Amino acid sequence: MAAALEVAGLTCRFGGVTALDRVDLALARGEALGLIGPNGSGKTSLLNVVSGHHAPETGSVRLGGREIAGLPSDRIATLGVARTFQTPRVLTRLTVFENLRAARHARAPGIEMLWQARAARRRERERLLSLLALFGLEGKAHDMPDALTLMELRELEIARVLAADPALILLDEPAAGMTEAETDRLARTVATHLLPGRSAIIIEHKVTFVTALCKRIAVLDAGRKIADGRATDVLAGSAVRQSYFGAGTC
Ligand SMILES: Nc1ncnc2c1ncn2[C@@H]1O[C@H](COP(=O)(O)OP(=O)(O)OP(=O)(O)O)[C@@H](O)[C@H]1O
Repeated sequence: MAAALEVAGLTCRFGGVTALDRVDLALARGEALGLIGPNGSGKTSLLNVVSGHHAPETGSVRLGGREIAGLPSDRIATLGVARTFQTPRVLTRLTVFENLRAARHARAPGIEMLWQARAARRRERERLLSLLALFGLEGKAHDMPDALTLMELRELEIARVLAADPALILLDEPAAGMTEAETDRLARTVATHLLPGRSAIIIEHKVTFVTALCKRIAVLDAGRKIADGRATDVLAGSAVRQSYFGAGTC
């Protein structure tokens, strides 16, 4: 069976900056991979290429064996990839509930046909409300996103990912700006509701968040993959300690 995701020889440049330099990466079905590295090492660029938000200069991206490099992001979403962004991106002119419905629609554009039947419409609505309830957001279903706190916005983004029911999830620093308690709560939510049955790449500077969710970690440094393996081994490696944590800090 083909890997969930296979990235090969991926290079991405912005003017004179090489954001990704011949990166290879494979992800098994159901596997969660932590992606770490210093600021500017290319982590978000990698997610952007996989999700179709940037086209690579060279290289291949295979999703379940199918080449997707260079496809537009909306097409890749319909193939089962959903993501969050460092700064939460939601649809600011839609209510919280409508945001979920739009995410569902982005994954399955024909879904509204099914909603013509009243019972199906009710089931779909209940399912989306139950996703909001996971985060205690059901009471805010009719609020606009600008009424939400940062934590709630991040949770709404994750609820949107769940609404899309993707096979591959890409999370870009989901715990940024959160307190320790909020980070722990988010880790539990991701472990319980997002990861089962799905593949994931999780970028996060909070290493304990990554190790709580991912058995495997890959490390980027200046656009190159410098380590990839069991989390404990990777974090103990001297090249990673030097690159990521800086000399003499651990
Ligand atoms: N749209 C862009 N235009 C120009 N340069 C970019 C663009 N996106 C990324 N870069 C550059 O590419 C390099 C990699 O950036 P990227 O955001 O992928 O790193 P990162 O590891 O995600 O960093 P951080 O941890 O700070 O989010 C950086 O030098 C960055 O300045």
